Amino acid sequence: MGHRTQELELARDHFITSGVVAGTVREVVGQSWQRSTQAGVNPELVEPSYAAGLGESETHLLVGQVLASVADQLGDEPVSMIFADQFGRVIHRLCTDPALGKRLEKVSLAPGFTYAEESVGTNGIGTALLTRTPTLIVGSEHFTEPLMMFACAGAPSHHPISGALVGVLDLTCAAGVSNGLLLTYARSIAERIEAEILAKVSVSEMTLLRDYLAACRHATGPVLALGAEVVMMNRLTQQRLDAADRTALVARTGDAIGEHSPLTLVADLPSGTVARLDYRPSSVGARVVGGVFRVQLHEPSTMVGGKAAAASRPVPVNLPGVAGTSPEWVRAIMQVLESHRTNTWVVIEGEPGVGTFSLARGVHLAQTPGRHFRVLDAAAAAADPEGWFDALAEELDAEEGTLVIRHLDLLPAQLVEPVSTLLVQESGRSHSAPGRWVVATRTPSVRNEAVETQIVPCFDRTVVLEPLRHRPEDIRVVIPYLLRSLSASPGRELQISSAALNQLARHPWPRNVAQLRDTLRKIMATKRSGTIELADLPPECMAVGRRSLTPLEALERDAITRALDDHGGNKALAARHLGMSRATIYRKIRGYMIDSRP
Ligand SMILES: Nc1ncnc2c1ncn2[C@@H]1O[C@H](COP(=O)(O)OP(=O)(O)OP(=O)(O)O)[C@@H](O)[C@H]1O
Repeated sequence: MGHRTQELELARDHFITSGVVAGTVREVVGQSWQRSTQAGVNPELVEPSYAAGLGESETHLLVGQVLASVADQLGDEPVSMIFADQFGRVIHRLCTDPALGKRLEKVSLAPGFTYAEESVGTNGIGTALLTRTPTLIVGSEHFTEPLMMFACAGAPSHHPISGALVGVLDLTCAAGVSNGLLLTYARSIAERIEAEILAKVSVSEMTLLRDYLAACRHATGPVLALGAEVVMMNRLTQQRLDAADRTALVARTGDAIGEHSPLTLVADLPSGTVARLDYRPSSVGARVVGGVFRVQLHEPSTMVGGKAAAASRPVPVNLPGVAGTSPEWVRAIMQVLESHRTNTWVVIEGEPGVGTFSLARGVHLAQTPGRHFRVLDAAAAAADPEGWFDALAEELDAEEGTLVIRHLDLLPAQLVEPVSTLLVQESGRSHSAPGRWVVATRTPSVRNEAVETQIVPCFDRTVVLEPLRHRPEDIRVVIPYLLRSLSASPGRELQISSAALNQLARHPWPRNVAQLRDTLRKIMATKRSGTIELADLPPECMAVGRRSLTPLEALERDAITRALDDHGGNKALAARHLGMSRATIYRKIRGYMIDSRP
């Protein structure tokens, strides 16, 4: 017995009796011994738990094939090759040496048994799984006595797409014959497993991954993707939601999986946050292989009727031409300012008339007022596609200033491909030109699939502007602002009574600020001075009930409005899309006073 081995054995004895790690024990081993003690592992015995009836997954079958092909190279070496899943349960064991096989049987290092660290203490399988690093455990470094006769080298394998731990490849031999190559060899087999999984990654998983990454690029909130074997979630999901909320969210996604058309779901999460999930199926041909969910979170504090969260309120910023103080509005401003500052291309998304264009113009005027400002409206492209394209090409050629492409979703189909190619070419050049900023605005309800997949990805990020009805605080600020700016005689503008202001703040404003502005204009046409009272409001503004909607109701109303928009106002189709009966949607349209006219 070598000097080093003896020393280690003494250190192990000392630890077992005193609980203190002393001597030349590797740190990874010392820490693992401590965890083993805390887990209550008996150092005298090996008693792994047994999980009967383990089903073999596709991945496990694949690993089995890799091991069989490598086994030839091992020849008659007295080494056993073992694969355990991510929980440490032994799935495969290959061993050609009968004596070694017998010894492994004695310690139940066999399929079905769990070699997790908390089950059998420090060992190559469990410790590699826990530390997620290739780990060699030799002789007395093992926590339990019966394992001391072995050397085990464990190397973790990860799924090449989801990054999830698939399991650990372990090579075990007698402690006396081990050498440093054991771990190197285990690592190369683990890598081979990863390569085989990658080669076999199906078209379905690649499709789902592509759709998921595309959604993440423009996500301002959590994004989840679910396939038959994988769940993916972006960093925002981890950051914004705790474990209980995440679990509830994933559970709710199950209600959409397999559906062939987009759907909107609402989930009440344990923390009180309400989540709106927009599902889009991922398909290969006609087969749905999974789906991607974009999630919008409505925390209780920022919702209609909720209490204001004073502590986390962002500081208001004033921009020329627009007003607002709500946290949602200020956050959107900050994000767009940041994109201007960093010279990155941004898509501003919002319902019609919500102020996407005004926000871009406000940021331009605040930051670079003297510079060139050009607007190209995609709604005008159909009349003269070539002229519009040339104007875009010329504009993108400019060295500085701001370009706003409005109503992106209205781009005619024949321009999608050429515009996409042009944007890809220009984006690289523009990013290196400080003072050059490109913005696009779009409306979620218009939904142009080709624009979504080919044009939006040319931009670096998306900022979402919440509908005005989700920002009642802004309605109260925007009304006096509009009264001032629409007034013919500055300083003598109309005032508004608080009763009238309250009534207008409760109106849903489906066409947002543009509609509010038109309503005020209408009132001003007949009333030129004094104070706007309740009696001065047009009848459609008086129809709204006294009560504010609850957060869930507000989301439901939005989902219905959107479904109606998506289906050209067809109530039966919208009901089907939302999984409601026809009678229910009629009742709700009446109840929420949804105006299905444009
Ligand atoms: N926060 C705001 N404060 C004051 N006025 C606003 C605000 N947001 C929008 N407006 C006004 O509302 C009207 C509509 O705004 P804007 O044209 O920016 O909307 P949009 O989102 O680009 O709409 P669309 O996509 O329908 O063209 C404009 O008259 C604008 O000045």
